[in-house]
Amino acid sequence: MIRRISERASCFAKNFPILKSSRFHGESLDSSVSPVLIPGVHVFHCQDAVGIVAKLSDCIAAKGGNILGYDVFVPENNNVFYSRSEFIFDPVKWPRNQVDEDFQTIAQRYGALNSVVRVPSIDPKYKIALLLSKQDHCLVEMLHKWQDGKLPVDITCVISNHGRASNTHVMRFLERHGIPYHYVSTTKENKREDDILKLVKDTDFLVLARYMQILSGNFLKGYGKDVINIHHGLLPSFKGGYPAKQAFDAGVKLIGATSHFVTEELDSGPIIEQMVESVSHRDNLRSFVQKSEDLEKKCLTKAIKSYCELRVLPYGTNKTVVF
Ligand SMILES: Nc1nc2c(c(=O)[nH]1)N[C@@H](CN(C=O)c1ccc(C(=O)N[C@@H](CCC(=O)O)C(=O)O)cc1)CN2
Repeated sequence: MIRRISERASCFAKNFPILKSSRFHGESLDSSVSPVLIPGVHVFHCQDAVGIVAKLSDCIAAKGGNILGYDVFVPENNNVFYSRSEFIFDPVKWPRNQVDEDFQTIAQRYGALNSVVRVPSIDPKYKIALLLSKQDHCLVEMLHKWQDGKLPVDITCVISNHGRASNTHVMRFLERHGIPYHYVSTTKENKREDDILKLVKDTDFLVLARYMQILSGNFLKGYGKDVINIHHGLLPSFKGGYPAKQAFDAGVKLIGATSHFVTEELDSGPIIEQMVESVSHRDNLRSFVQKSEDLEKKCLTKAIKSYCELRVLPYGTNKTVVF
């Protein structure tokens, strides 16, 4: 589905400051008039070799594209190459499917482990489902950022193992925006994972916004796509439940929140984003919890935005590259 290029691209430019200065003309796609230049992103991961950057940048330049930003990471003592480029191009000169084909040719030449292109003004937004339990401060933050256009996703549904009264702010917001809320009650014996899998089968990734049920390996395998969690603690410290209390009891001077990919082992997946704040002897458990909650909702939305902007790449067995 191609929505108005000017509308979608200006939204994209808002989320990509580097593109604000791009020469963007909001007229029609007719190239006899001034060409419409739209933003694209490409990420690449392969074994390191000489000349990769030249090949990738030439691929863009050869079709009249203009690179506005380019990040490269080649770790020491590890023969791998990561890059992320932001560019603008004329989709009349360089049709969307040809962009994929041209980068795929280079990916095949280098045996790339990852090569993904995203053109937000053309490609469908990522479809996500949000899972939460009782607390909804993370959900509320995500809904507000989404409403402000700062989270380029389509929220297909919200799933919770807790019911919510229909006259609450969250429920009225969801109803106003046509986002279904599914109350899927769970017990220790029955986590209702098959029901959840049915509800999320058409999503691109899942977000656990304070979902207090541990997902089984079968669920993660059955879903087969990324699941992103927010932990209101500074992992790897204080895994599991009540991390703010764990931190308070430990007398820490820094508290934090961690957004990470969900793996079968609890709170042990590759970390995407962390945020911290100082605490002192003047703090009590209530202020620890409040500060943690403020951090976690910001940490989660930043992690989701980075993920949607193709800034997050798997690195090694349990790390990430975040451009
Ligand atoms: N497979 C995974 N599932 C989940 C992860 C994960 O990393 N891997 N993260 C959690 C979220 N979480 C911390 O961020 C967390 C969730 C649940 C618990 C916990 O002890 N749950 C109890 C039940 C608590 C309740 O019902 O209120 C339990 O399952 O026995 C600790 C940490 C989401 N899932």
